[in-house]
Amino acid sequence: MSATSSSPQEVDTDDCLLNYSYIFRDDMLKDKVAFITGGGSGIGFRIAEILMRHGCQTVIASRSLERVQASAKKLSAATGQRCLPVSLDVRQPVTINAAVEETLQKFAKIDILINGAAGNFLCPASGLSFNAFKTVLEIDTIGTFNTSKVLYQKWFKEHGGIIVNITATLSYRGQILQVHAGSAKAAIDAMTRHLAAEWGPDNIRINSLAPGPISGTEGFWKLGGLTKAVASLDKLIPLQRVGTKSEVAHGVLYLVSPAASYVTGATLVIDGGHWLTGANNLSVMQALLQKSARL
Ligand SMILES: CC/C=C\C/C=C\C/C=C\C/C=C\C/C=C\C/C=C\C=C\C(=O)SCCNC(=O)CCNC(=O)[C@H](O)C(C)(C)COP(=O)(O)OP(=O)(O)OC[C@H]1O[C@@H](n2cnc3c(N)ncnc32)[C@H](O)[C@@H]1OP(=O)(O)O
Ligand SMILES: NC(=O)C1=CN([C@@H]2O[C@H](COP(=O)(O)OP(=O)(O)OC[C@H]3O[C@@H](n4cnc5c(N)ncnc54)[C@H](OP(=O)(O)O)[C@@H]3O)[C@@H](O)[C@H]2O)C=CC1
Repeated sequence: MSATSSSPQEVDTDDCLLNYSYIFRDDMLKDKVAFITGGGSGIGFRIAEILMRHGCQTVIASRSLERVQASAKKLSAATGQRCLPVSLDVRQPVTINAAVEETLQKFAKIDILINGAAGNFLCPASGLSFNAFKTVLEIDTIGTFNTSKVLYQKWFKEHGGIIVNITATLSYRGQILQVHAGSAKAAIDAMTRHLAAEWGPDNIRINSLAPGPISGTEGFWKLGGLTKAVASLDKLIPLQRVGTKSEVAHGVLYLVSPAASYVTGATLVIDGGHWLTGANNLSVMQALLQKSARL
């Protein structure tokens, strides 16, 4: 396998990898505890798995208790690490408080927070209801603030910590049909810098990771990733392919590792160069829009 542009072996469903080759030391996160919103599916599931493969214990949190319970079983079975499933809605601080209390009772600490919970769909601004725009901002942006603030108050302020916010490149070129998600994620990137400045003296590092199109995810399917219209997407990407969940998870692994000990307030883009060349391809977007406003 070439180290430059071939993807590692990937599994497209919410299941663990069949084979895993270590790039980093396998005990790098031994005895650490990570709290991962959106950890029961897609990119969040793979982040949980790869952190656990490096010795980390995890809490995976989202609205659907059934989903996080099923995922936690798979993650623990594959990695031998503890994984606590908890239900919360990042729009409701009271539910985050309860989940963090439960985590501290069970694990006695939290070292890492991954803010991965998000919602998205393709929709032109003209067709977007006021409530639709508000809903995405509430889940992505306000949800990231709510969770970060609860963790800060309950643990990080006294003990330090590491936060990684999962964002997107959508705002860099003003991606059409994405004013809601692009605005939400751009605000999170701003939040990353504000909180890095404010909480750095408390020994808290905060960074964003912005993935491009990632196969085997809800985001990819919802944004038309499997339609004929985007069959040519690969050719629009400098590295000539979409990314994998493991590639995003390895970016997170770097950001939470000692290798990133002096990195804070940054955004790490993992997109094969997609935003440079692939955004706003009008023929692709037109075909997607004609197919359905509710992909
Ligand atoms: C750069 C590429 C960009 C574009 C594509 C270009 C080319 C395509 C090629 C490849 C695509 C591949 C990859 C793209 C690359 C990058 C992607 C970047 C970012 C991805 C971000 C993501 O977040 S992906 C995560 C996806 N996962 C989810 O969305 C799961 C969680 N989602 C949900 O729970 C719901 O979908 C929700 C977000 C709507 C929230 O649910 P809920 O709180 O229950 O809210 P509702 O009550 O159901 O709805 C609230 C209002 O929203 C309106 N709504 C809902 N769905 C739609 C829709 N599809 N279209 C328009 N409006 C919608 C709903 O009607 C409500 O409004 P009212 O006014 O009616 O009350
Ligand atoms: N897929 C892609 O190509 C890209 C994805 N991203 C980002 O990566 C992350 C993961 O996306 P992806 O794997 O595609 O999608 P998923 O739908 O698998 O992940 C989103 C997660 O958020 C959870 N969630 C949604 N709303 C809430 C809420 N109100 N409270 C708590 N949890 C919630 C969902 O679980 P539940 O429904 O149980 O609540 C789900 O587990 C997101 O931040 C997304 O914006 C960024 C760029 C590209």
